[in-house]
Amino acid sequence: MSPAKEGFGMLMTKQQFQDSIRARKPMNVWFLGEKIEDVTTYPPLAASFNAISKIYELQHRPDWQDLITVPSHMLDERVSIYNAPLRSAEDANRKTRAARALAEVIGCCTHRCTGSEAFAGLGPACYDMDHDLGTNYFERFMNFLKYVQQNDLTCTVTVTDVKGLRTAPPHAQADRDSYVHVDEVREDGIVISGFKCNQTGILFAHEIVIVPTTNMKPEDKDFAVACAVPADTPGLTFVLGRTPQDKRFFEVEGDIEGIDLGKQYADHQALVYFDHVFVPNERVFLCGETQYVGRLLSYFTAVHRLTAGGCKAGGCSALCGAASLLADMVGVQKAGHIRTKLTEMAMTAETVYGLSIASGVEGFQHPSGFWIPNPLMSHTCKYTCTKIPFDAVRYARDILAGFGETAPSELDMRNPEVGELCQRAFNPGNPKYNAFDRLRASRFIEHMVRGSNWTAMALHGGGNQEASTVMARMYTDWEYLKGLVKVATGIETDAQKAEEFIDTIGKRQGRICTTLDLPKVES
Ligand SMILES: Cc1cc2nc3c(=O)[nH]c(=O)nc-3n(C[C@H](O)[C@H](O)[C@H](O)COP(=O)(O)OP(=O)(O)OC[C@H]3O[C@@H](n4cnc5c(N)ncnc54)[C@H](O)[C@@H]3O)c2cc1C
Repeated sequence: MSPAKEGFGMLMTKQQFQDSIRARKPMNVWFLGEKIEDVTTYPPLAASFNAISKIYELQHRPDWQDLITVPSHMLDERVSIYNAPLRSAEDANRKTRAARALAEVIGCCTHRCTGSEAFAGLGPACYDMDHDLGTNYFERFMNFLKYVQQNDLTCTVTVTDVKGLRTAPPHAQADRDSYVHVDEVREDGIVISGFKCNQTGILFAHEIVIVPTTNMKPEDKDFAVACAVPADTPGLTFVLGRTPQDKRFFEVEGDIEGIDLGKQYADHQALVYFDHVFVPNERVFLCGETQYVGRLLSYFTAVHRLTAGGCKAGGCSALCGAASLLADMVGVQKAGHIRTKLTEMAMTAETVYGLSIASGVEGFQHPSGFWIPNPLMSHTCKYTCTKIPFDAVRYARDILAGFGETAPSELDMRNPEVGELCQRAFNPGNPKYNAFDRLRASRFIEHMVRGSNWTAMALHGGGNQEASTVMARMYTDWEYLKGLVKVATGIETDAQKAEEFIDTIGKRQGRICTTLDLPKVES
């Protein structure tokens, strides 16, 4: 991977990014029973390629530069925020604002975010292992990160294993490939195999960063592995996941302006199989240290679930905008219940945005220099993202109305025989807009709520409701909560203890999170 970057510092332009993707080795990618020869020209992937290309384009615009690029703390250059560790509350807040702003432009995953969250988990976890075990993972990891920054690469995090029977741990699965695992440890590296699923943006990534999906016991040693492999490494098979509207891309033959697609940007998810893939030692960041997997996941999810609030806020803003536009078109914008619904949609965006910002502000600095968001707040943020955007979706569909949900296709609207009929029927009656405007806004909502994986992302991406709840339960200081009431009601009979407790409340500054220190390592 050596994109020509002369004249652009470390940051690739859109063209350089696209060239770098075209320059990858041939990959084994499948969809609808056929092998995809070129992912960059394949119609169902066009909107996804466009989305990530847009991010590379925006990083060169002066008005975006301070939002999505930062000075590297390792190199004397600006780098993408997605390749720079969070080192302060300000960095964390920038990530939230960038996630929201980019979601307002593209209305889908940025494709670059998850890699940065893998880095957010790996940096401190590698540091902890070196500190406790005398390994040299942190230096390896930082060298890899430097390489990523120097080449302005896109990395995706590959967390979710297919998992098989949920009640059985990795080592007890009938199919060992249900979790990615180490087949062989060699002097110069390791060999890994197994499945990962739901991988967003992976087909346009330069690097795949693999981390375990769940906490592990010593018997799961072979499954405790974190490492990075180039996406075009031999031995990888990808199968693109379906979306309800994927066949529409063939109708418009890759014309991503096609009205029936709803918008020009989308993301994709794929299943990936690693078949005895060799990973050299310098790219291995955890191998067998099962007791550090939980800690790695704690650091990772604290940042990943902060981002969810930023990008869901952006999506909700866009959805609210589309519903508002449609209300204007058909003349119901002043109806009391419509205004209430639209306002609630706007407040939904602010709620998840606010939680995301707050978890960055109330974070803490890890000794490695990485900034860890307040975990209780960031899990609360993701939990909220699994719920309230669905009210926004319901309101948008309410305002979209039945004819919006069942609108004719663009092809029928333009057909010489029935086009005029369809256009008359779909005309909103407002002289400022025509039937095609209404179709565009309607398809936008359709794309967000049932054409793409946007709602699936809100529900599952970054962990489902229960995953966030489990972590939030872990980080809630239950003894502290009970102590408040013991002191307030006199159940605590020792007056001195009660006064001391009141002083601890002042020190906590309103937090109920158990920890400003590090998650405990299981012995
Ligand atoms: C659109 C989309 C994009 C995504 N992008 C990515 C990505 O880029 N990278 C990535 O790595 N992953 C990605 N994911 C995966 C996502 O992180 C997972 O879907 C999520 O973590 C939940 O895992 P799961 O889907 O396997 O569900 P499961 O963990 O199997 O959960 C299914 C249900 O069973 C329950 N359950 C599971 N196990 C138990 C148990 N032992 N006891 C009781 N209840 C249980 C859960 O609470 C849940 O209700 C994406 C997912 C989606 C839908």
